[in-house]
Amino acid sequence: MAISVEDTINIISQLHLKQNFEIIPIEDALNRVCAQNIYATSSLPKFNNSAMDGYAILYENKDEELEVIDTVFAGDNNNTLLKNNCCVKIMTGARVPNNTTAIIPKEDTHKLNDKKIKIIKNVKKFQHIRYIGEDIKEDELLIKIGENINFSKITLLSSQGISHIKVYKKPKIVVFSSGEELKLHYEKIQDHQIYNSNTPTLIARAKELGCDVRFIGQAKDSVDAIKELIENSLDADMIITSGGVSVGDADFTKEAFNELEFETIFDGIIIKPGKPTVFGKIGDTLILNLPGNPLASAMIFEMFGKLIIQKLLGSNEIYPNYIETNISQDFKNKAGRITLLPGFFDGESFNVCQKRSPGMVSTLSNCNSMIALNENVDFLKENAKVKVLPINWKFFTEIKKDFLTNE
Ligand SMILES: Nc1nc2c(c(=O)[nH]1)N[C@H]1C(S)=C(S)[C@@H](COP(=O)(O)OP(=O)(O)OC[C@H]3O[C@@H](n4cnc5c(N)ncnc54)[C@H](O)[C@@H]3O)O[C@H]1N2
Ligand code: MOO
Repeated sequence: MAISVEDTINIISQLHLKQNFEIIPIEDALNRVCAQNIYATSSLPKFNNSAMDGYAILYENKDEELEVIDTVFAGDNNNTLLKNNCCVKIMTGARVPNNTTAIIPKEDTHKLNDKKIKIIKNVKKFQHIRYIGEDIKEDELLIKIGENINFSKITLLSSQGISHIKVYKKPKIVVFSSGEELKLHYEKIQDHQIYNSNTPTLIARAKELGCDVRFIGQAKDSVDAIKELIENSLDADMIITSGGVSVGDADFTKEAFNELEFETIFDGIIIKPGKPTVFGKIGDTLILNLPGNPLASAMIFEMFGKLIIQKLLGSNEIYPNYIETNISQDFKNKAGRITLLPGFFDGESFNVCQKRSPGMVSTLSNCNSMIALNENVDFLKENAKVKVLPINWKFFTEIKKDFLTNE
């Protein structure tokens, strides 16, 4: 029996999955999920240092003529201390003499002779000193188990001299479709046949999301042919199929799975499109049977398949997040089931895509997000509030926009 969207999300979020790990160099860790808590090995800055090229002084000497007694460069291991009415010439990043109470930028001084300077601007106590630990404190938690390693985590790791980390293994995913009418894009087709666009789509998306994806061809519409593909894939963490889940005479996918001790987790989701989605497992391999209709399969994958993958990746971010905005036009909806609507969020409002029948293939290439309307919504007035679920974000546009915040 079909279950609610709420139950679907709860079931997925509560899946207990075996999580294997490996230790890899940080250069290879981009887009992987961290499998250990990582703590700072040392404070940053490691020592008080100068934020400017200039002079280290004692604040109380700011109005005096100062004698330059030493020069310190970044990387010098210098222990000079400041004396009364003296200063030390210092470069950005260099360790400041221990008793320094202000740094004076070079341009705020006047050179009296080779050995003497005078400060010509106001000075604030402790200005331009970068203090030990103000960025990172030794032993501070830097990266938590379940966090994604992106470029900014690479910053943290490399700044700490951490060369290797423990990450979860990439989930192994197998994708195939069934349907006698389908041929793969590199095959010749006849007039009564169509190209299988779901398999390459799902392979691409699962790869984008950080999975190790295997292509094993395509099943003919016979129980035995589908069984062969399934049996060949039971070492994977998840098998994703599309098509053959409905009630048609040639829908053998369900039958094939059932002959292989398929345990149903749910059979149908009360949602539009994509109701005939089946989820289950054979042993430890999860099985997601998506509907054949291309848009339905892609949207269900975006809504729920992605959550399953977040779980398989070991991520601690497993719930959909949204951006609130307004709908750009009045919108009429057939109430009854939660409805997924693909569209385009242009940064100011959400525009529902007009071409969006479940069987279409072109829709998502013109979309960057979707909204989910509750089952009782039959009308949304222009400017009504909506919650946008991003599909794929690099948030750029073809039109140059003014992105500056004023006031
Ligand atoms: N009598 C009923 N008929 C249908 C129902 C229903 O409830 N009662 N549900 C409809 C809905 S909704 C959907 S969704 C589809 C689901 O059908 P299947 O998952 O069994 O998919 P197929 O019948 O195999 O194919 C549907 C459609 O999609 C095309 N397709 C399939 N696989 C691919 C692929 N890999 N790449 C591109 N296109 C694909 C296929 O040619 C069909 O046009 O059932 C409805 N019918
Ligand atoms: O629900 Mo079907 O999944 O509309 O195309």
